[in-house]
Amino acid sequence: MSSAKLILGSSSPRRQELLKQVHLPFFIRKPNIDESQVTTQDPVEKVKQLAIRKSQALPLQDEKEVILTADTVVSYQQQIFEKPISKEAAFHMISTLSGKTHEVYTGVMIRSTEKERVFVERSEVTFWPLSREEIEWYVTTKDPYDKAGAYGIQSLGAMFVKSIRGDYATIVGLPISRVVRELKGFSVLPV
Ligand SMILES: Cc1cn([C@H]2C[C@H](O)[C@@H](COP(=O)(O)OP(=O)(O)OP(=O)(O)O)O2)c(=O)[nH]c1=O
Repeated sequence: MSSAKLILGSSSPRRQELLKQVHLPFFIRKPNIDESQVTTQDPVEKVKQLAIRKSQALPLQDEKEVILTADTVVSYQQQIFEKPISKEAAFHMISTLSGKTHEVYTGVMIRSTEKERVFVERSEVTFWPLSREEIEWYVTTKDPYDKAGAYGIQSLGAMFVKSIRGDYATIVGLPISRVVRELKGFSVLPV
């Protein structure tokens, strides 16, 4: 029996869904950080540093707590795409990714009073070649704006995806199978 208490340090509804999917009970605490302070252009470093900062923004309240935080970015040819700040930015991101293969990186930090783990998972996504009209229409929907790379593979953006390589959940924002395995080391188990 686990006496550990899992805290998801995230406001992402997708991360909550993925934990529910594997029957991990959790509480939510939302980190408030200034993401612009992490300026590295290396996607692995970026998601690692952001997951760490989100974790550090949430103090551990007792020795039973285990805090889980994550960050996701899209990367294509030395460019990092986070959440688009405008319709134009979303249009630019999807146009750049059209017909090409890009990477999605999710960094994760798990932390208790006793120990911590930080790791990064990577998946590849190939988009079909998209028409200008298709992209113009997509950016008028709500789908792109709260998601790295301006698309949701689990929502409307699914229609752009020709193939993926790696864990689907890494693209959605939390590599859940790896997370389950790592959480065992913190005595957090599915119930
Ligand atoms: C590529 C891709 C990203 N995303 C999402 C996952 C993340 O929620 C989001 C990237 O932003 P993040 O900054 O990683 O996370 P967040 O701001 O949504 O939540 P928090 O910092 O509170 O944990 O993009 C999808 O939902 N589907 C996709 O296909």
